[in-house]
Amino acid sequence: MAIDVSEALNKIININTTLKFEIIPIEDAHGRISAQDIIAKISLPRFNNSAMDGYGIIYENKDEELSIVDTIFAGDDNSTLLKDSQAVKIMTGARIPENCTAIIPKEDCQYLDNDKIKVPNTIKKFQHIRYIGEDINEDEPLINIGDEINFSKITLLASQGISHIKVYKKPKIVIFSSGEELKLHYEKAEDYQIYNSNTPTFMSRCKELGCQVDFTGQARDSIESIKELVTNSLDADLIITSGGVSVGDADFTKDAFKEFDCQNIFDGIKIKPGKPTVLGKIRDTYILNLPGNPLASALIFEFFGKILIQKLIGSNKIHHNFIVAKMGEDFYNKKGRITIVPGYFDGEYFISEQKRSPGMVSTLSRSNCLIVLDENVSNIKKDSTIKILPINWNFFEKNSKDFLTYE
Ligand SMILES: Nc1nc2c(c(=O)[nH]1)N[C@H]1C(S)=C(S)[C@@H](COP(=O)(O)OP(=O)(O)OC[C@H]3O[C@@H](n4cnc5c(N)ncnc54)[C@H](O)[C@@H]3O)O[C@H]1N2
Ligand code: MOO
Repeated sequence: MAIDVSEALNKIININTTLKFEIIPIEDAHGRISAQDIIAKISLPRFNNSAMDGYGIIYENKDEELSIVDTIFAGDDNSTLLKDSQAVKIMTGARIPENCTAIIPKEDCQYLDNDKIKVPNTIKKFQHIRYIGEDINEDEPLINIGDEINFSKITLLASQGISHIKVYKKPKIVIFSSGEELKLHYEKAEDYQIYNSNTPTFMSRCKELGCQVDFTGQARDSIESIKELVTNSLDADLIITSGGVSVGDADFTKDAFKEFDCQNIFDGIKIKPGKPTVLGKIRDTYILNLPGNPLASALIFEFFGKILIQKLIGSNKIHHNFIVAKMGEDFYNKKGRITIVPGYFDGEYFISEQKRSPGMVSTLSRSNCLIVLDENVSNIKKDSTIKILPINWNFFEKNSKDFLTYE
């Protein structure tokens, strides 16, 4: 019995996961999920320092002629204290004297014949001083369990002198397809056969999403063949298969799963396309059986499979987010079932993809997002507010756009 979309999402969100971890150098941690909370051990800046190459003074001396008593470089362990009418020459990043209350950039100073300097009387107290802890305070949380490590998190770790981080191990995903008609893309396909495009699709997508991926082969249309591939894959966290899930005479995946005492999580979702999707669990391995139709399986993967992967990688972000956008056309949808519509968002408007039959392979190559329409929605007027779910964003455009001017 097919279940509601929200129920299917809830079941995925509530699956049990046993996450394993490993400790790796931070340079290799990009894209991994942190298995530890990290608290700042040192404040940043670590000491009050100069933001400019110039001169450090006591602010109240700003109207006097100042003699230069020392030069302080970044990295110096200097303990000079300023006296009245004195300045220190100081470099960007150098620790300032304890009683220094303003830095004057060197280009703003006037150099006098007597080797003294005058500073502009417009200076402000505390100018160009970077104070201890203004960036990060000691004991401030920096990274939480479940956060994805990206370049900016690596900045945090490195700035704290942290060399290694505990991350969750990549989940192991095994992918296979079933169908006698399928040929692998590097094999010769007769004109009555088709290339297996689903397997490479999900292999690359799962790798992109942070999984370790194996391909175990193609099942023939028999229970035995599917059983063999499943048996060989039961050390995986998740098996993703496509095809053979419907009611045709050559659809055997569900029968094969039954022979393993597969625990049924759901069997069918009230969604279009991709209704026959199955999620189960055999021993400790989840098994997601997507429909064979390439677009249907890819859309279901984007909407449900990705959330499952978020769980398996240990992410603390397990819900879809969206961007509010405008509909770029008058849109008609047949009511009755929640519908996933792929399309292109240009930064302002969403235009649905015209060619979107479940069996197509070309659709997502032109799309960068989805909208998900409620079963009661039939007409969406141009310029209406909609919510788009990004597919995989590196948000660039072919044509140059003006990002500076606001209306
Ligand atoms: N009588 C009914 N027929 C169908 C129903 C139904 O409710 N009653 N549902 C339809 C829907 S909806 C879908 S979706 C498909 C799902 O079928 P299967 O998951 O069993 O998939 P197959 O029959 O094996 O294949 C469907 C289609 O996809 C092509 N395919 C399969 N695997 C791949 C692959 N790895 N790469 C590329 N293309 C693949 C396959 O050749 C078929 O054309 O069932 C409908 N039928
Ligand atoms: O659900 Mo099927 O995926 O409509 O083609």
